[in-house]
Amino acid sequence: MNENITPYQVDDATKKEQVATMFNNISGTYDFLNHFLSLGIDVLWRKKAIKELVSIHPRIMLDVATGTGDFAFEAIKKLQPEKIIGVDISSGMLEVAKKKINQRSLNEVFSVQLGDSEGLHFEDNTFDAITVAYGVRNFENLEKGLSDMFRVLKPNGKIVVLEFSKPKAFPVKQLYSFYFKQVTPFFGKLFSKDHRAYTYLPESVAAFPDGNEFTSLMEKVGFKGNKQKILTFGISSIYIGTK
Ligand SMILES: C[S@@+](CC[C@H](N)C(=O)[O-])C[C@H]1O[C@@H](n2cnc3c(N)ncnc32)[C@H](O)[C@@H]1O
Repeated sequence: MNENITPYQVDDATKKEQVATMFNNISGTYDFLNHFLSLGIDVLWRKKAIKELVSIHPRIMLDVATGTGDFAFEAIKKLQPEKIIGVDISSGMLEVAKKKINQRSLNEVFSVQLGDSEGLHFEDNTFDAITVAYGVRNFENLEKGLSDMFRVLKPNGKIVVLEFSKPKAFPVKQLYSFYFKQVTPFFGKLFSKDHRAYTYLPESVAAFPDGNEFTSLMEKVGFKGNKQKILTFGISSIYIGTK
């Protein structure tokens, strides 16, 4: 089960506490390792996912699990919303996001705050669009997280989730497995301050209910017209739904 896969496998802290600690530990090297380990493809995946929102011209947006803000920055560039709020449980990741917001003079448009996807501090029906990139896999309670995002989305609003998925076809499946289980943890350990973070990564992807399982969960909490779009042989997927 997804919620049983935790970064440090200790009993005295919840998955949420462990995930927040892990991202606090790796916040300084997160952006570098993201681009390095994905060979820069993560930038293209983010662009493709944000494009899904072009047709609805969202004005007020929420970026859940915003981390260092890269998904929100892409949304600002492509969609020019009036306002985008980023929430995350890791203060360390948000500190990096704040620096980037200042450097890009985007304080008027983009603000970040500590917040948990499973108990968002917003009124019902607040946002035109909600985005989450590589966040849902880390939620302690995935259904609760999806359901609270559904609550704060406006009727007819759209959610776009970008997440790793599991390639199924030979030889991508085998190559990916080797890269993700051997290469990623090696460089992760070398460059980040947390030796578990990049071992937890493949474990959490393996345990995550991707594909139809995920769209079924979206449907269960109320999202309509749910679709999966597969990226790069299924290494990542975009999930889209409306309220
Ligand atoms: C892999 S990072 C993704 C960051 C960013 N969205 C990106 O695309 O680079 C995952 C983020 O999810 C956050 N996170 C995990 N569980 C969360 C929750 N329940 N509520 C809010 N953020 C959460 C973590 O703190 C971390 O910053």
